[in-house]
Amino acid sequence: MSRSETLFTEAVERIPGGVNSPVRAFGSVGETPRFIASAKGAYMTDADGQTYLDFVGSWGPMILGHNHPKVLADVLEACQEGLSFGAATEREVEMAELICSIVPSIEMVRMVNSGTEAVMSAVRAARGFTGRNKIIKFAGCYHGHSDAMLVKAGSGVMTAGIPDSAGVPAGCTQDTLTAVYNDLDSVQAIFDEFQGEIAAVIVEPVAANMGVVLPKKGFLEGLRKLCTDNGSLLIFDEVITGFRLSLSGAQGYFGIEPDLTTFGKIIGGGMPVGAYGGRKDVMKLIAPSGPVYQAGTLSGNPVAMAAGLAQLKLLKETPDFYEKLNHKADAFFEGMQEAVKAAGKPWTVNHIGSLGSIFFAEGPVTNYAEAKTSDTKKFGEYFSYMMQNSIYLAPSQFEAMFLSGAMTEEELVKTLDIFKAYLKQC
Ligand SMILES: Cc1ncc(COP(=O)(O)O)c(C=O)c1O
Ligand SMILES: N[C@H](C=O)CCC(=O)O
Repeated sequence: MSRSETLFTEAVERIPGGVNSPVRAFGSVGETPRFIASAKGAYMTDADGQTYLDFVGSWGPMILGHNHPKVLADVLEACQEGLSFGAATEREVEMAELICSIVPSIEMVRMVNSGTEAVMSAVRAARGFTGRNKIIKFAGCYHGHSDAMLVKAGSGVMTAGIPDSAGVPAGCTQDTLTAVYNDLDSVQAIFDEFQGEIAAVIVEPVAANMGVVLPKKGFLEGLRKLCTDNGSLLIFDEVITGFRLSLSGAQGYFGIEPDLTTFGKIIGGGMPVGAYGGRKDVMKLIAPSGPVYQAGTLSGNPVAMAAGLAQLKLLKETPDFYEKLNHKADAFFEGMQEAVKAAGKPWTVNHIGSLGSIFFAEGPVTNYAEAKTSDTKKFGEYFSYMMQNSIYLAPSQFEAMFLSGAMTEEELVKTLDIFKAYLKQC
């Protein structure tokens, strides 16, 4: 047995499913998860000493690659000063000011510990502000694992084919209404049915938890208008897209201002961090300045803030970082689509910026129903082939490929060659 197999055998005895987050289990691709020992730049090395070019990047945070020297140095410095104080620190003020200076729609921001917490808290703020209960989300969008959001969720829920989670009382989801991604009529119909009752619409501005699905032209603009017209708040869940599609996320990329935004992943530089923020009149309602309660023992943790600040400043200060990364990514994903076409396969590659997915379906793939038509058995074969050739991919059809700034054009061309070799033999 390999070391990863031995560790997994031990892990399943003590950790549910052998992992601390379901998508890591490699269940849907019929493999044993690789246990990772270390990572540097664009590569990860497993417990058996096998090194992989990493297209997961810890599910998004590692946009600069692993263990960037500046991020590491700032984290080590913060560790010397103390791991946690449970009290306000200068770094938190710096972080809040930096986020507000980068993302124009953010007038105030609160740090939390995960994307799940950020979403849960933003939804509570929207309900507190509007005095309404109902929320519209989209089938196939994943907003973390809080009870109210586990309705037609993407990511691991979709991978495992779990319709709705056990353990969530019906009362917790009765105010969660589900619309069809890219279908404004489906949103309008809900607004018509529940006039004056919708607190917020929450959306992944680019859906990346049913595979990558792009918003059609006019979709996000239409949501903005519907929310404004109905006195509801528009929440962009930018846990994946924030500081990835552009420095100011999807909202900067598409030029649309949500009322509230949730962040995670990149904002923590690899540490467990989330944040939510937006309009001052809404954020002022958060305790202790207002009546919407939200708290956290480790929120704004000094080590996590040091990592996040170092990463965000590098992103802000590196000339043309996004132009270069997105240019490399365009060439890579377009190369994949061309290779698929040249091989005479009808499959679809969706991509935007440094995010992309291949669907083993004819396409176009514009929503949850279409994403689900992908041949997941084929995905499993593709996944195994790439892993055998040292390309580490997300072990699920319904997750994204994340490119990092640490990847070179040569590495991406080499990956394309492996993909073409896969196409030849499949
Ligand atoms: C769009 C989106 N929102 C929220 C979450 C939840 O974040 P976390 O896993 O940090 O709780 C995730 C990922 O997990 C996500 O992709
Ligand atoms: N799709 C999820 C987040 O983006 C994957 C991370 C996880 O749930 O472990």
